[in-house]
Amino acid sequence: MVDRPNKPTALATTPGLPPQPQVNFSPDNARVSASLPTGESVEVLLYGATVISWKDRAGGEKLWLSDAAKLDGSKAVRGGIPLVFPVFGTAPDHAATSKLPQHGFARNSRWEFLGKSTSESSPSAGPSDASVKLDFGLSSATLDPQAKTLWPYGFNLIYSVTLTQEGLGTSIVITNDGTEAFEAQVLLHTYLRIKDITKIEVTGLENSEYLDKVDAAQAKTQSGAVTITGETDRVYTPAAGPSEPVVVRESGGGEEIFSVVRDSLKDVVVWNPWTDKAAGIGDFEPKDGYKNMICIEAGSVRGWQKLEPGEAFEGGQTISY
Ligand SMILES: O=P(O)(O)OC[C@H]1O[C@@H](O)[C@H](O)[C@@H](O)[C@@H]1O
Repeated sequence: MVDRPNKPTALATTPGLPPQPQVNFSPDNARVSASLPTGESVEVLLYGATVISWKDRAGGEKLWLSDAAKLDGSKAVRGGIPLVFPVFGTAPDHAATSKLPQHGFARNSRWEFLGKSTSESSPSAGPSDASVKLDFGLSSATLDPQAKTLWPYGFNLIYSVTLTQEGLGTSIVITNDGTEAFEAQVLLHTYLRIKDITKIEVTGLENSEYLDKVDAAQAKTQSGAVTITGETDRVYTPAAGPSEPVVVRESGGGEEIFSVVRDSLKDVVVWNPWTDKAAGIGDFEPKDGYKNMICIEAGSVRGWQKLEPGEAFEGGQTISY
């Protein structure tokens, strides 16, 4: 049954228990938000199941969202965490996905809220162990008919967004519940908010092979930390493997700002549009906003994940700070 609370969940005030996580729907049912008793919060738009806000306990926003982002379901959201499925970019040579728009249909589809699960504060541990998980679903049964004609496979997606005091987890289970095999790519297109792009570096990608999309998709090898000094659009397959964190940190091996640990997602896209590209993206505002964001996108986008009928693939990321 779809759990759609319009008011804070009841346990928030149960006598004898410390305050509990809360889950709320916006009055128009377009978004769901959750918060922990310690103050951390997350907000997800049902359109695209796009995480549009993630705040720490002091109310500090961790994600970059364009001032011109459309949040009314007319366009994929510019910022937050749009979900890319079943194709990364466009794939003119891959017949099954060649008709789909850039980055597929998941970020342009209205998802269903499937429910929440909370790990509640205990009287002994206080609020420190509280967490909340929100689940969203999209399937061939609920997909818009037009998208269905472009990609006519039987599928089921369950996307989970988990808020803890340590960070944010987003994970997806892709199931082939049709009668024909399909091939898909998936990517968590995360726009991380930073103070100054010229004062950060990304570690964890040393010695990794990458495709440089701003240099004719040439294959290159990363030497040292990644610094951003111009338009950057790279698809890394980290040599260290998914469980080794990719870290955004202060330049020169300084303090960690974000750490991204992946689960079964072998690739990482690093994207920053810099000046000219940002100027040409209509919904990218302010135009110098590229200084305050870096996309670290965990995914499986080089090659294809093939799923036979009945098979499932699960992948995700945990971002901590
Ligand atoms: O403008 P979009 O469709 O949201 O894509 C933004 C960027 O997304 C990145 O994942 C791609 O590597 C870039 O090539 C692309 O420009």
